Parts: sequence; C-alpha cells; structure tokens
Amino acid sequence: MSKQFDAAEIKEHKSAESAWVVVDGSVYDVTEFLEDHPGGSKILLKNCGKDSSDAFWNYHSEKVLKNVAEEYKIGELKPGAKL
Ligand code: HEM
Repeated sequence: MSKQFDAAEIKEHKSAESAWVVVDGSVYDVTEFLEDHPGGSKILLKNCGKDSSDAFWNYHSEKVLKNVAEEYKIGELKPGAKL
C-alpha cells in the first residue's frame, strides 16, 4: 500500500528545499524536478504544498501524469483530507 499523507503535512512542502504537489489525490515530490520542469520552476513552486489538480489539468495531458509525474510519486492524500 502506498504511503498516505494528511493535509497539514502536505502544506509544509512548498519551498525549493522540499516541494510537493497533489494531483487528483496523488502526492508527488517534485523537489528534484523543479529546475527541469518545462513550464519553469516558478509556476511549479507556486503550486506546491496544495491541491494543484486544476492548475495541472490546465496545462498538461494525461500522458504527463502517467509518463512523467509517476517517477516522482510518493503516496496518496489521506481519504477525506481537506487541502
Ligand atoms: C507532477 C507535477 C508536474 C509535472 C510532472 C509536470 C510536467 C510538465 C511537462 C512534461 C511539461 C511539458 C509540456 C507537456 O509535455 O505537456 C510541462 C509544461 C508546463 N507545466 Fe507542468 N508539470 C507539473 C506540474 C505543474 C503545475 C502544478 C503547474 C501549474 C500551473 C504546471 C504548469 C506548466 C506550464 C505552464 C507548462 C508549459 C505549458 C506550455 O508551454 O504550453 N505544471 N509540465
């Protein structure tokens, strides 16, 4: 079973030292990806520490989630957790 995170923990990871994004209930540690993000580190960092599903789907296809994000997945948002 994958690791589950509560909202408080996710919110702590919103800096270049540790940057997590949540898309559709999955949690991704994108710290190492910030500088490689084709859309730039700034916009990605701005969306860390929170649920960025809407922002994510504005700019990416399903392929990006499956092929690129998967590598950075560290777990799931706890069911019922409110971000
Ligand atoms: C797991 C997190 C993310 C991954 C793995 C990721 C990956 C990528 C990739 C591979 C691209 C290249 C374009 C493509 O292939 O579609 C891209 C572009 C982009 N991403 Fe992300 N991204 C992530 C999160 C975000 C978030 C949260 C935002 C916030 C809005 C964002 C904004 C953008 C923008 C603005 C572009 C440029 C789009 C363009 O040039 O048309 N990304 N991203």
